Amino acid sequence: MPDSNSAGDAQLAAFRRSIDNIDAALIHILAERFRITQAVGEYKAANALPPADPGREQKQIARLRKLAEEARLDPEFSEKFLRFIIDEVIRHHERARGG
Ligand SMILES: O=C(O)C(=O)C[C@]1(C(=O)O)C=C[C@@H](O)C=C1
Repeated sequence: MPDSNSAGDAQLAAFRRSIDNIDAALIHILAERFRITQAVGEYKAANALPPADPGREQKQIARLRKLAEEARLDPEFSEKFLRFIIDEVIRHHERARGG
């Protein structure tokens, strides 16, 4: 029977160490993605390209949904997560072009 005292629960502490590592990796990956999209935003602003590209987004979402299914991750959640990130990127792109 596992120790129900959370302060002394070694199993829960081990799970949480793994969660902490995964969360740190997510932050680093997101930071890297936003570094790249910042460069994309500057490129689009300099070349009078529109901030959003709905065709590209559709392809990304379809690809991600398929990957999610293969990884047994909820595709609806995956789409919402990507949508949330892309919407933020579009806001950054609009700011980069002075909008
Ligand atoms: O690929 C682009 O054109 C981007 O600006 C990047 C990105 C994304 O974050 O993935 C953001 C906005 C576009 O609508 C499509 C994709």
